[in-house]
Amino acid sequence: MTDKTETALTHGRPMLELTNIHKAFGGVVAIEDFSLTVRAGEIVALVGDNGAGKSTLIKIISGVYTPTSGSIALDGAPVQFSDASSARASGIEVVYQDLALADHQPVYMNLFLGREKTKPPFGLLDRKAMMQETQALVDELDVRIPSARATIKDLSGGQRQGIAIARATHWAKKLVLLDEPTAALGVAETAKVEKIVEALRARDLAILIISHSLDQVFRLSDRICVLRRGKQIGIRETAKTDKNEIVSMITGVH
Ligand SMILES: Nc1ncnc2c1ncn2[C@@H]1O[C@H](COP(=O)(O)OP(=O)(O)OP(=O)(O)O)[C@@H](O)[C@H]1O
Repeated sequence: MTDKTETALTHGRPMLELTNIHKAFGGVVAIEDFSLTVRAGEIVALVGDNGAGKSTLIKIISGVYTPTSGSIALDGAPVQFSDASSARASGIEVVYQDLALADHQPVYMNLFLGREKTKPPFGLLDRKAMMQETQALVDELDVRIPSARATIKDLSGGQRQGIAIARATHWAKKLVLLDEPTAALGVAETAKVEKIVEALRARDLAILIISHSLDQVFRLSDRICVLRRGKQIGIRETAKTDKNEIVSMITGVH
């Protein structure tokens, strides 16, 4: 299904193109004929009630699940991921609501978790380079932390989520998927994390965000894509719709 609004965009090149994606788990159809293009510099929100298929879609894009049928293109080239690490290697990063950070490690080690920088001749950790890169990144995204050396467990929920998003941004060359990034946060922390997400726009990445908060969706997104029981109900430009329309698309009640 292609919505008219898909062609009326002024953003960058198509970064993620999903075409006729279908996913069934045995007899349960989780996603039915889903098509969406997300462009560089664009934030698209994926909304729908519990069980609508949002997480399944994120898992398909990030290589956790293989679609039953349909195709995915990334930055113009067809891709088929065998697992999450092959999606990561292609430039896709996911931030989940439950943070995947190492609590007892400093911020800079978290940023490079599993991809640490080393220096010759002995392959020792290049802590200085990692700290400098971390500092530059948190400064750029305005993630306010005491220092790149701070231990994760000493940071607030908002700061930690800021680090998780900064890490995703650092490694994602093409696409960042945000799965309820502020679900566990209070109002002030949510506002800070939203500012960080806003700052990602300037990095020419495509961003797909799942959020149950329609206020947040309206604050952040350029377009809103609605799913209901695995079906794609429609895509709207955020500036040209309102909450009432989106709620009735989500619930099917007019
Ligand atoms: N691994 C699985 N095996 C079988 N059915 C599944 C599996 N994962 C998801 N489903 C089913 O697919 C449908 C979509 O679920 P999904 O978790 O993607 O929805 P969601 O929109 O992310 O919901 P929520 O907002 O509650 O997280 C549901 O009917 C769910 O029961």
